[in-house]
Amino acid sequence: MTVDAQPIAKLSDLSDLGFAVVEHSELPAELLDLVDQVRGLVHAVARTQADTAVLAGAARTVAALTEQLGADPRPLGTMVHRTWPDGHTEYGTLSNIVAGPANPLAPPLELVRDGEEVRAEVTLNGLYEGPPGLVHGGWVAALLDQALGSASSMTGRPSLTANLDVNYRKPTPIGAELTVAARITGTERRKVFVSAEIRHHGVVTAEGTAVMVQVAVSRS
Ligand SMILES: CCCCC/C=C\C/C=C\C/C=C\C/C=C\CCCC(=O)SCCNC(=O)CCNC(=O)[C@H](O)C(C)(C)COP(=O)(O)OP(=O)(O)OC[C@H]1O[C@@H](n2cnc3c(N)ncnc32)[C@H](O)[C@@H]1OP(=O)(O)O
Repeated sequence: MTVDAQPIAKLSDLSDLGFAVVEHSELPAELLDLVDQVRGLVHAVARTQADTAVLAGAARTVAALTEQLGADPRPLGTMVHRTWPDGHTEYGTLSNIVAGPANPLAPPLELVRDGEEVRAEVTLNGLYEGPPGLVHGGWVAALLDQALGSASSMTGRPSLTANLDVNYRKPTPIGAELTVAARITGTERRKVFVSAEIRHHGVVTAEGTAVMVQVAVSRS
């Protein structure tokens, strides 16, 4: 492992760079509850066998809610800034598809630092199904990518995935607790090398490595 001087500045205040930023602690509990309820709704829709009258009524109700909730949207690219109990802070995208706290399509994934690693426990419901009873391979890669990106952000500098390599070792089950963990394995100039795996009952179902490249942040 080599560690060279980094030309990319550490992330400071993204609002100074023109990003819309919301504090995680200021997200209303009602929003987080709504996100969770909509997650349940989407799962129910994907599996419903209700009769046509119920389906038609539900569609009208949802259309009315969509109009109400869509009236004053936050700008695309809104960031959420979070301060963890150990004092470290991080930015993420509020509607990130894999871990955004305001995105009902994201599984309830909270990657927390644990020493030199980031780690999360997550159970994916049937919305993430690929083969019967198994997590879709694209979502396995997405979970790994998110964890790898989160590990890379421990440098304090923003980075993007340049290369992602995934090995699917065992089927990853739906409806079962999974552990996702990632860490930095090396840095070289702007490159951050990271590795991650998903475990079920301690058995690795998938593992990934990535080259993340640190980038200068600007809002254009
Ligand atoms: C730009 C806006 C950024 C905004 C970020 C703002 C805030 C961030 C805050 C919070 C985010 C926190 C967490 C996010 C968590 C998870 C997100 C999941 C991750 C993603 O979802 S992310 C989206 C998918 N991702 C992309 O959308 C990237 C598209 N792509 C590019 O934007 C460029 O391609 C880039 C930037 C990657 C490189 O471009 P570049 O011009 O900056 O760098 P350049 O080419 O000079 O390479 C420099 C060194 O990297 C080596 N290198 C380059 N490419 C390589 C490859 N493929 N494999 C191996 N090594 C590679 C070279 O060989 C050289 O190495 P060497 O130093 O040895 O010469």
